[in-house]
Amino acid sequence: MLTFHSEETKKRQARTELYGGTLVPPFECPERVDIIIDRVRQVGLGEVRLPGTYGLEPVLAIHDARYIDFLETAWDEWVAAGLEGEPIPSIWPARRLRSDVIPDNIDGKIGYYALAAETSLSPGTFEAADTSKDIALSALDHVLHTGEPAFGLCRPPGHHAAVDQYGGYCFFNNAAIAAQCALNDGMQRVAILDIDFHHGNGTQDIFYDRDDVLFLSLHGEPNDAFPYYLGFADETGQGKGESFNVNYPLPRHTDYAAWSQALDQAIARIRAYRPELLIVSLGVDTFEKDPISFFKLKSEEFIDCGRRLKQIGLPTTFLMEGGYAVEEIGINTVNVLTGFDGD
Ligand SMILES: NCCCNCCCCCS
Ligand SMILES: [Zn+2]
Repeated sequence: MLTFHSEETKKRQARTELYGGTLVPPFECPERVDIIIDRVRQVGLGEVRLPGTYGLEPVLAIHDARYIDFLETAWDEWVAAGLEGEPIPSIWPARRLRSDVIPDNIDGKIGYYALAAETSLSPGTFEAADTSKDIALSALDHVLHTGEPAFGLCRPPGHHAAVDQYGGYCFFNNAAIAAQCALNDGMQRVAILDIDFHHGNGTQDIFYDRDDVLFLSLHGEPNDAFPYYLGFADETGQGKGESFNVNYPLPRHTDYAAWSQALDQAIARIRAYRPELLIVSLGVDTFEKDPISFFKLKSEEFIDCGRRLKQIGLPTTFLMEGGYAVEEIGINTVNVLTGFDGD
């Protein structure tokens, strides 16, 4: 399987993450990319290619233009305001505050666009997110033109990024941007399967009232897992999108036996939808040793996950999302891909 990778994805070097009330080194660290690409090369998964450059047009087809402008300028505005640390929100448009106003004050503006407080902004974040999107689109293009699968080693991840919100370590929704490009390229139906531990709230937000993208997510039940406020089973889409959003919330300590049953249900739903393309939001924070998650998948079980995805028989683009057990992230990620590849 072909891999798209770029060292530019390491340009995001945030120093802090708000975790348990203290500022810690971010779980979503640049080393994740090195460990995954080392494993790709170690097992001989296939050729590793640099991405092309696609510009901001595909991003603006999914995300709000003012949000993109904000991401591009927030750091400089924050520094110009004399604020010392890395930008994190101190206030949000919480219940009964207005969310139809976008403050000029950078402290207020951060809260308007941030869905969560753990994700610091930093110099280089925008460039890394732009490259991550290019990686996703390069992997997509390969699949569209050859029918062969491809892996986009995206970083930062994207599935928490909504139309005009960042958080959960995500800024541009790589999977959503890729799906829209596939539709622009003439496809009628695209399925996005999110197997990251966390609900893909951003991807759901983007396609919730559409029937040309089927979004399915297996994740920690929102009552007990980030992002908490989306990802319930009763969220099934709206308007034209009714029945084209499918959530599979699962409880703490879910093991592969239970998780794979949900996966099989999702696969059956995908088959029934008859998409021309499958995009997999590939997070491996379902791993038993993940530091911020609570499923119990074992490394070798990721191979079977890949095998089950292969049996769907669709052109498939894998895009990297989460996974924070950094030492094993290479093995776990590449196990899905070798399982799919069939060796
Ligand atoms: N106490 C856990 C806080 C988790 N905060 C963000 C998690 C983002 C995962 C991205 S895949
Ligand atoms: Zn995750």
